[in-house]
Amino acid sequence: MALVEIKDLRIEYQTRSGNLSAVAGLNLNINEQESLGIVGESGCGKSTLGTAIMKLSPQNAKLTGQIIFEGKDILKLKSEDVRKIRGKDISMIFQDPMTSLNPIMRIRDHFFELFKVHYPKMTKEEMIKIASEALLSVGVDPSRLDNYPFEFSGGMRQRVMIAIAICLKPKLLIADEPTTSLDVVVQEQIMQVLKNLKKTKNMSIMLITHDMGIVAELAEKVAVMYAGWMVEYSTVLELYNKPLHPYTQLLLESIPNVKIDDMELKHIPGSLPDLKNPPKGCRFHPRCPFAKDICKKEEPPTVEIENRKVKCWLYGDKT
Ligand SMILES: Nc1ncnc2c1ncn2[C@@H]1O[C@H](COP(=O)(O)OP(=O)(O)OP(=O)(O)O)[C@@H](O)[C@H]1O
Repeated sequence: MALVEIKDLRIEYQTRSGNLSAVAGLNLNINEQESLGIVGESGCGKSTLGTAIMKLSPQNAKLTGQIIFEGKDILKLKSEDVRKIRGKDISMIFQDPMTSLNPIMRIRDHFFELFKVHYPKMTKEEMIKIASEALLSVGVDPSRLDNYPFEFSGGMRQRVMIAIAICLKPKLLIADEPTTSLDVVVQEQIMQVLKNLKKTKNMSIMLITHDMGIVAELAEKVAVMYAGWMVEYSTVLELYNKPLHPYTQLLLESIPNVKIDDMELKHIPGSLPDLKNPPKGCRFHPRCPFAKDICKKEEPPTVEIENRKVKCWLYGDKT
């Protein structure tokens, strides 16, 4: 069953030099207890989507469409109603935990602040119990509740962030590039933490990343974004076995091969279009090896093929 239903979501950033179309007509469901990877190059709109679900979009963002969570349209909720959901039913972790942790607050106070918002009557003992359990579940000793963020390494800080995000048992955890700022060994440890949580807690995870390898490790479903569009949606297995969209095919080719003689990262030729003035027709056509005439003129339809979705004229009717 769908936990979140995103319907025709459009997000434009108003800037001095014009409006930037960061998300352009997105339709997507996040199912209960399912992990969904959102992948695509930097600038394709992944974080814009994540912050919109949290209703944390910047002031210059103009949003239309619907983000329905448990029957309510988040975009229409008053801020006091959003506060009741944020941090409790929907939580988010970010690439750099230092930006989300207050450097002059002990770790326990980060937890306590959250508890006071959602459970004003909770006793101190209960608060410590829940915070300790959350820390333990991500492999941090509860004795560290008294420490300040700077007393932790990057990987440990990310664990603490995850503990704060999951301590009130959210139904949806949005993880925005949770391992990008960490070195490879610590990245793998954080992936293990997330995998563990996925097994033990009944929550959905929306994993935002530019790394297809990370998606393969954690997610069951994947949505590929390009220039504000969702160009492909499928199970991870099917996507890896048979990518449909030319952009996905190129993204998969960009994963470094484990064979020693083929370690070089392949680059997708060209760059993301200017989202203030996106190309006419298909937004990917200037980089697409299969672009035909129609691709330069008309927006491709989103075609459903056996529970998968692909937004490409190769699968549409017109030739
Ligand atoms: N507050 C803002 N004002 C104007 N433009 C913005 C703002 N925030 C993001 N953008 C632009 O919106 C587009 C989508 O950005 P977004 O951060 O969502 O992409 P992303 O796929 O998450 O990239 P990254 O992986 O680099 O975070 C980019 O062109 C970005 O420059």
